[in-house]
Amino acid sequence: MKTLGLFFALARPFWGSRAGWPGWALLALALAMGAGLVQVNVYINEWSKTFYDTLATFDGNALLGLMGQYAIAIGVLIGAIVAKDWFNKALMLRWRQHLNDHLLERWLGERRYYRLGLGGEPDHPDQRIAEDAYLLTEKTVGIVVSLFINSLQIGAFFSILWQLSGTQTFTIAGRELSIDGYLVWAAVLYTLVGTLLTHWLGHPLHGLNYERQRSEAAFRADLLRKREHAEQIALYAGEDAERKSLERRFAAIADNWRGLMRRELKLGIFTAGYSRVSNIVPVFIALPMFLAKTVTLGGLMQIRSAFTAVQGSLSWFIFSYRDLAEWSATVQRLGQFQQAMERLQPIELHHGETLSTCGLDVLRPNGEPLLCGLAMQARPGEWLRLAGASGLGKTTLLRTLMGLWPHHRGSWQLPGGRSLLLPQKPYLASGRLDEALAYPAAQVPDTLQLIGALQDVGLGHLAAELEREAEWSRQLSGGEQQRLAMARALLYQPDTLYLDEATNQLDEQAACGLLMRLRERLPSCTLIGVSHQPAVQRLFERSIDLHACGVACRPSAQALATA
Ligand SMILES: Nc1ncnc2c1ncn2[C@@H]1O[C@H](COP(=O)(O)OP(=O)(O)OP(=O)(O)O)[C@@H](O)[C@H]1O
Repeated sequence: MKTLGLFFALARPFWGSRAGWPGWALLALALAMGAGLVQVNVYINEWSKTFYDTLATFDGNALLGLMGQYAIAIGVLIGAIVAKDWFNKALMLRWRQHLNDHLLERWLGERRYYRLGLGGEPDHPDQRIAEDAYLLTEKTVGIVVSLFINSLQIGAFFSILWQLSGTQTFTIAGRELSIDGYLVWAAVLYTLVGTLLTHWLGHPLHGLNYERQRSEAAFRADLLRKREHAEQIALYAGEDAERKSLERRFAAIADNWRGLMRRELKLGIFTAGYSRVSNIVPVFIALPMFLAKTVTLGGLMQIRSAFTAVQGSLSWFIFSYRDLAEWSATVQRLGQFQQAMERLQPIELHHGETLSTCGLDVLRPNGEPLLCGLAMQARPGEWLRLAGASGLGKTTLLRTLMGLWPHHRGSWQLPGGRSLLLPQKPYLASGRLDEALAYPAAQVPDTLQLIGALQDVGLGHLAAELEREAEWSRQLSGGEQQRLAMARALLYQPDTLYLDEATNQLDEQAACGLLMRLRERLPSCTLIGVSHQPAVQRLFERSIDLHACGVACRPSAQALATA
């Protein structure tokens, strides 16, 4: 029930909106093809009776005609199967596109991609968006369409089998017993026993599949991290440690795989045996009727194919068990992801004329205070430095002001207009240099502006490379990357700029040169900065020493200090 609730919450945005209309149309077409398939199967069932009865009469011409009819029926069957698969895939694509947009919008909105990571839950959003969304759409469409076809098939062949059964009389312990439609009851009973056994053997597959998706994602993410930090790892010559961590991750995959193999072996032995035995069981069940000469050989063959159709459709659950287990694990992973995103409260940032805080406390995730009772104000256009020892909480304070850090008390107000924060390690996506320069703006300014900004920050030699695609975070030195980040600020022209040790990879002279250029180009920009470089510190008009706020959180330390 919980899985179904999660599933509906995931499906509603597409199926319950206008965007879902073409999806409904494609689903209707896929189901119509499925209905056509059942129709052809019913036709072939009737055909088989005529064919085997004609076989018994040795009428070659009639047999030839029947073979022609069979060829046409098979042609229609192939057409229906191919069209059904096509509509299924087109539907999957539409739904996946919508689900992808929906998940990305949620994940990127309200900075959830960052805030979710702070809580440590849920794991591997990348895998949930990429693979689980794909599996959800593929499995759901496959399961719904096959369930529909099998239900229709049960309806169609039930009545055929019921008619073929007639009323059978059995003598049990000297008493006569008449049963209507006994072949139908036999099919139901046979399948019920099979279904219960399948569930008993296969139910641990749900947990194993959930774990498989998790461990595969962890392994992939670990590999990706190695690639991202290849240079640092190579400089440390950390291959042994890396191999160990990858081996550990892979061992989890192998363990899980062995569990899946064992479980699927048990299930496989049963389902393979069940499907083989199912071919002959109807003949055994209908044998008394054949021996009593109440059905012909053609009738026996028709019973066999109708029984197989009913039992096969009733066994849908047995043969779809693996898919259902994978589907429910996928629904759970995506559902949890969606719920975790919904649980995050929207960020409410208050804007005013100036940046100011009022009795602001910044806490660690465990609730322990880092900075207490911070009251500060920055005048428009002012250069204000946040001073304090390493580890005091300067970066965390900036995160709090930006609305990224949920652990705080008190209030603050941000200045209106555009703002930009340059961290000590700039983010450089791989791609074209001009796009990296324009970031976070999605629109790239004209080339002259880009070249001007590059020259301003001392990267004029890169002007010819603006259109080149590269992994810039590997090709540029730490200092060059910080220069590039400054060029971004010049292009973005923020009203408020936050610098979190944004020049610490440069020598002091170069750092001061860059900041002077910034003041020249953005004279009215308010600058809130953190820097441990004395020469850079002197460029700020005013400093706020956060040390006192740190001490205020530790009354005993304060008491000691005053003693
Ligand atoms: N995501 C996090 N989870 C738990 N603790 C954190 C997290 N981020 C920061 N901290 C802790 O908060 C404290 C303050 O860190 P912060 O980075 O804000 O210090 P800082 O003053 O900017 O230091 P530095 O000058 O060295 O950059 C540190 O003890 C750090 O371990």
